Amino acid sequence: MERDSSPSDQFHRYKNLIQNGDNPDITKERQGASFNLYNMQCFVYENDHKLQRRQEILEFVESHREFDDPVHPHFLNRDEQIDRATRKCLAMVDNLDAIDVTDYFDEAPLYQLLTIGRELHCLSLHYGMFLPTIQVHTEKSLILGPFQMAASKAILGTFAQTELGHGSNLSKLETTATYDATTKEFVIHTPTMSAGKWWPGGLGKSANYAAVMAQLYTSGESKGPHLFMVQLRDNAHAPLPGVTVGDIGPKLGNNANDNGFLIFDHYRIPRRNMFMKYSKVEADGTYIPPPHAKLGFGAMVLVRLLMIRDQTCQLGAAAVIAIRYSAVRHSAVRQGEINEGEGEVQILDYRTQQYRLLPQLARSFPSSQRMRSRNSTSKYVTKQINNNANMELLPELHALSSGLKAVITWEVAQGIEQLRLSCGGHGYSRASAFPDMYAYAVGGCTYEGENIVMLLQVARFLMMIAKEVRSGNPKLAEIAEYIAKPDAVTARISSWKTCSDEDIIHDFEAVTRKLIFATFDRLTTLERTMKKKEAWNACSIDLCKAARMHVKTYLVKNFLARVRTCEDPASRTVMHTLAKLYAFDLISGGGGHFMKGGFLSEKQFNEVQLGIYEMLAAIRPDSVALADSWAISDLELRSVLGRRDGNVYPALLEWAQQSPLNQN
Ligand SMILES: Cc1cc2nc3c(=O)[nH]c(=O)nc-3n(C[C@H](O)[C@H](O)[C@H](O)COP(=O)(O)OP(=O)(O)OC[C@H]3O[C@@H](n4cnc5c(N)ncnc54)[C@H](O)[C@@H]3O)c2cc1C
Repeated sequence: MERDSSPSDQFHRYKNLIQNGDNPDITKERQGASFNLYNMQCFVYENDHKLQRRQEILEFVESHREFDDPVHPHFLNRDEQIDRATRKCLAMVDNLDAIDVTDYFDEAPLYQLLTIGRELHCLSLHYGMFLPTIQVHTEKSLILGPFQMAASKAILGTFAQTELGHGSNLSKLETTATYDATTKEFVIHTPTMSAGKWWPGGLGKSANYAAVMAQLYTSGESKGPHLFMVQLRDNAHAPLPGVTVGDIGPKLGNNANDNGFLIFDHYRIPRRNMFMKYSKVEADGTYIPPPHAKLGFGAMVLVRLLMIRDQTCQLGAAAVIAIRYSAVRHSAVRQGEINEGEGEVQILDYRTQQYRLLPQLARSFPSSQRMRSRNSTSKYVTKQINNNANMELLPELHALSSGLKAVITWEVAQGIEQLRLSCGGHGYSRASAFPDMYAYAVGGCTYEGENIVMLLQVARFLMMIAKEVRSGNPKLAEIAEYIAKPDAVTARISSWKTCSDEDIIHDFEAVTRKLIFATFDRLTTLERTMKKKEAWNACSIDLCKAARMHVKTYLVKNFLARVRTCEDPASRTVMHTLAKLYAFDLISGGGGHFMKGGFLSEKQFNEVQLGIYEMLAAIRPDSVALADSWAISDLELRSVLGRRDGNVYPALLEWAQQSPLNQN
């Protein structure tokens, strides 16, 4: 499709949001915005091209009948949900020409949301983990075959790591891969009940291959967990002899995905099926270790960054729903109308409602935007690692991706629930989309690294830095430079209108630094009387707190920096207030850390609180337009409460009428 970004086209797209027949409340909100929506959308999506592509992909999906839903997915049972998602998934991958498949951060996730919705499906793991595993872990000379087979769907794979008895503790996985030099095969085996693989997506019914993590034994010695390419099902899709496989049953969400279990009984695979890019087993059983222990982390970093971006967009969508609904919903309970005689107010006018909505909206912006630049860093690092060239950036990026993953998935899940509650009873209906959003998002707190375990990894990085700083010989990467700055005794924060970005950053850095060193000192004191691991465990709550603050400081700094790049003054003003609201809300929530030792005075804390109330009032007139700046179509949103036109009540009735209970 030809692109046209002339001013008239831009205006047309802006006007499209306001149409005849819309709920008058939502139209009034849009007309009252203090900024030009198109300019703001360009800022949010970084350029007009991305906006244009969103529109083109939407039009493509809407014009293809195979993406239609004859029955609303909410009214399907699990079998039907799996059938629907599989049908759509195949249609989606048959039409991949519609998107730039290398744009994992924007086009690919948008396309999936539009075609299938918020569901992991039978190919999620194939594309999300199996293909990247082949790319990262297969020797260059051998990659073409498996990659082409996987890319063309001649084989469908999953990633099988977690077992019934072990998830986070990789070193204790029990599945074994024992090399038999006489036949030049590995024998994959499940020696105990707890060694059964449990959870891999797409395993229950769909995948015929898996990348299996198993303890390698060769020449009678254990070499730790390694990855193996294992065929599970034959050409007729029946499990091969020695393989027992099935679905693990319904879960809190993602029920269109057949997460499965897998048990091996002395199942043999050829030697070449070990992923041998980094470590190797020679034909005679000789083991060759990887040149660097952290090789292979690049794929994990990229997958986490993708996940963070996806999750943040979920929070953005939830905020869009709750804000639009709050603009059309009216209420006045007991205390009566705010202005006598003017009727019930839009619930968006209640300060308590603004307090529920706007900090969540603010939260949805910084992480989604930073992910794009982190994507390029991650690609750079992966390239360096793959060329065995430069490992220096890896600990920083690994710690950052682990920390962002833990903080953001938690905030997204909590935020969605808060936004659901803000919509009263209708938020509880699946028509709102909140229940499905929450179920989808909260899974992210566990998979790809359980959140607490992730925070403790960040803490390990921070403790290493603290030790280096104390020893006077720090080698600090960009993200950790502030840890070596001199201590600050008092906070600089003041009224939201007068305090500068530098003041805010100064205070966040100072508080985080203090927290890191206080934890480091406690840890080293405990280590004098305890074993290292015991001391670590005793300190672990503080370690997690320090890790969280480190990530939040990073997010605040980046949000403020990103706002400075906004070229449109009106958009920049609103975004700047939103960024300050984000920072002030974090200070208010973490008041204990900020007030410790009198760093933040009571007067300053009161200014922070008052600032939040004033910023809520300042942002209120722009809230619907800010929600619109996410440029999310109704098809992508899939929510009766968040529809563009605001006509919620007739749509709710229409939705309910599709219930099978109403068919006879
Ligand atoms: C929706 C979903 C999809 C999934 N998909 C896949 C998949 O495709 N493939 C796959 O292999 N797996 C998959 N998993 C499994 C997932 O990766 C694991 O559940 C996850 O790694 C956590 O492991 P666990 O369940 O064994 O929990 P555990 O590790 O047993 O954790 C349980 C609790 O113990 C705590 N804990 C554990 N270790 C420590 C520690 N060292 N210090 C402090 N606290 C600790 C944790 O914080 C947590 O509170 C999926 C899980 C879900 C929910």
